[in-house]
Amino acid sequence: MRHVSAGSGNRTETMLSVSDLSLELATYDGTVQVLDNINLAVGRRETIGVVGETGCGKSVLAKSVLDLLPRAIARYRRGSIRWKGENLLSATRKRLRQVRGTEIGMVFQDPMTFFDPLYTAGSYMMEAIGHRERVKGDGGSRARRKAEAIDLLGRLGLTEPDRVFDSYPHQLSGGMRQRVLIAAAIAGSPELIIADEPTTALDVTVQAQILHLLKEIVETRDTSILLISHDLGVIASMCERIVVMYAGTIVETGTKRQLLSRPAHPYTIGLISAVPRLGYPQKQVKGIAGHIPNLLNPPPGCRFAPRCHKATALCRKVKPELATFSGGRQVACHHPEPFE
Ligand SMILES: Nc1ncnc2c1ncn2[C@@H]1O[C@H](COP(=O)(O)OP(=O)(O)OP(=O)(O)O)[C@@H](O)[C@H]1O
Ligand code: NI
Repeated sequence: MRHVSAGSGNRTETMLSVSDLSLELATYDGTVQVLDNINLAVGRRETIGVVGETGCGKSVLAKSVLDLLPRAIARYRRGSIRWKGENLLSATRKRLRQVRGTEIGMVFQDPMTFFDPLYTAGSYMMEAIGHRERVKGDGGSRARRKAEAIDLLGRLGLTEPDRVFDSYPHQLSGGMRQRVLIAAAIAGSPELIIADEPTTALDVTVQAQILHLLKEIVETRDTSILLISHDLGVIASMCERIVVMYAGTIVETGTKRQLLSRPAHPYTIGLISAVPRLGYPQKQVKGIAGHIPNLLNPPPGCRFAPRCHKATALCRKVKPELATFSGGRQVACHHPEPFE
């Protein structure tokens, strides 16, 4: 079957391209099939969104790009993850460390996994800026680096950036840590930022401020963003192209317009109708009943079938392929809503 990834298509240069990525995690309970045949691409200066409810594999996908999952549990990776053509799945640890920070910046969902309690927020910022200067040869004085760091912390809505600069992680609130992490990622001036729930821990005003700053960065620097969130509202406000994930699979992709006005997959419809302000005129469906299947033993056919009001015997038996339609939309469903 021909695989066309969600993302840039032919419009722009492809920066990141994930092809047929499958990944299993070895847990105490057994092998969990977390990612199943994931395909997506991020173009230059593109912000692409990945949305799906909790446990669907978004963070595992984000971490697998730079091989940040614990080696002991991440097993059986198949497929490829190409960064500007280079397959990161076969890259050395050393090469991955090089890529991380200056070429690809990560904003983790849980900032505490990133911070070492012995280092101040400022030291992370200084390291990121210093690293960038070494790579790009735009070195300045320590005072200039510090001024840049404090300016960036201020632009992320931290009211006392000087104090935050000198603080240790445990002296900062969760929301503050999250913003330091975002600032450190931006400071490295990477070509791609993978932002995993960057604003989920923050209140709405700060959230808007940060999303605005991320937009500005895409416009003014040569940066792409892979934005991950369970919040379709956030994704829709930021991304032209959206990938909908369900239980480790991609169920639908398309432009914001395609997905929000004519969603095809029953799961996408459920997601949209759960966010009233998106205004999808579907009256019967309100949210999605039930929960994500146990990935230790995923359903044999469509992984969404157990929760789907349209599921038939076919859905319970045969896994639907992600098929590509006009306008680049992709849907993996035996009984999609009419959308063309
Ligand atoms: N370190 C780990 N050990 C065992 N299982 C894990 C680990 N990390 C993730 N998983 C499992 O992988 C699946 C996907 O988790 P993941 O964190 O990627 O979901 P998510 O979509 O990011 O959810 P959320 O919206 O809550 O962040 C879950 O079933 C989770 O239990
Ligand atoms: Ni997550």
